Amino acid sequence: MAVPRVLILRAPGTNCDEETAFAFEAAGAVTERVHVNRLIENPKLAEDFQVLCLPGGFSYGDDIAAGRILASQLDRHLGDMVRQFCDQDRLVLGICNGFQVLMRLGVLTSGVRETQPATLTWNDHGRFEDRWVHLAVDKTKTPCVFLKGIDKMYLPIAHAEGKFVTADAEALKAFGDAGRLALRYTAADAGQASDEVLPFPSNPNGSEANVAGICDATGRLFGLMPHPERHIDPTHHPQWTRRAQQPQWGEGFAIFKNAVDYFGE
Ligand SMILES: NC(=O)CC[C@H](N)C(=O)O
Repeated sequence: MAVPRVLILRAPGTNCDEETAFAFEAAGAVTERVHVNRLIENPKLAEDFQVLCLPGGFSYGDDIAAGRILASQLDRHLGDMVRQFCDQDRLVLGICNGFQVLMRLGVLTSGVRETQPATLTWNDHGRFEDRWVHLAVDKTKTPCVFLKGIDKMYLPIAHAEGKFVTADAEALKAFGDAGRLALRYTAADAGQASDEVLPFPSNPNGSEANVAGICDATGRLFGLMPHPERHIDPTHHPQWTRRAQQPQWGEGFAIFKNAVDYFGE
């Protein structure tokens, strides 16, 4: 099986790059954490990689809006590199702040309309929310490579600007019809994605259609607000000491394994 090489992009304020590298390596990938300035000096560095991952954190201190400055850096200096990952048969994953960057870049929302159809904005309650949430995959129709075979997950969130909003109902429907609203917040153990907005705390930020993560039309580009790299070991689970038996992996692991397996198919 081909072993994919994962470029984990760092910027000032990134704080989840080591955990994300650990998760990909546990799943069988080779990783390198590369600072955005190194790539700007030499964009050819990216040619060796099959997966681009933007990890979580507070890139550039969330100034202007979370992910805005790193997205501008990528757009202004590394547009060709981003396009290569998006257009070729490679994968792109954005986790939390990385998801925010991908949304600002517009790569996850392309194909819906000319003007920006969706964004991530401040949580409804206006505060940083740091806790575990229940999630369900919109299984019937999503093309998302990263969510293959996953029904539901229990993962931590830690964000202030995670509310998914669309320009209008038509845009929301276009994403939904294509299965691009791939990952949703649910009530405890509901196990099923629902479009009807759930109240807090099931939906932690007020996202339309309870959206926690979306993918592009091909399913190769995916962004999510929860942190799968923070649930790799079963002992990451808040109740692990009360379980009679431990599973082999935490519930976020399958996302990284799916990315690695994609290159073995
Ligand atoms: N954990 C993260 O990546 C946080 C993202 C961003 N800094 C926010 O608060 O919304």
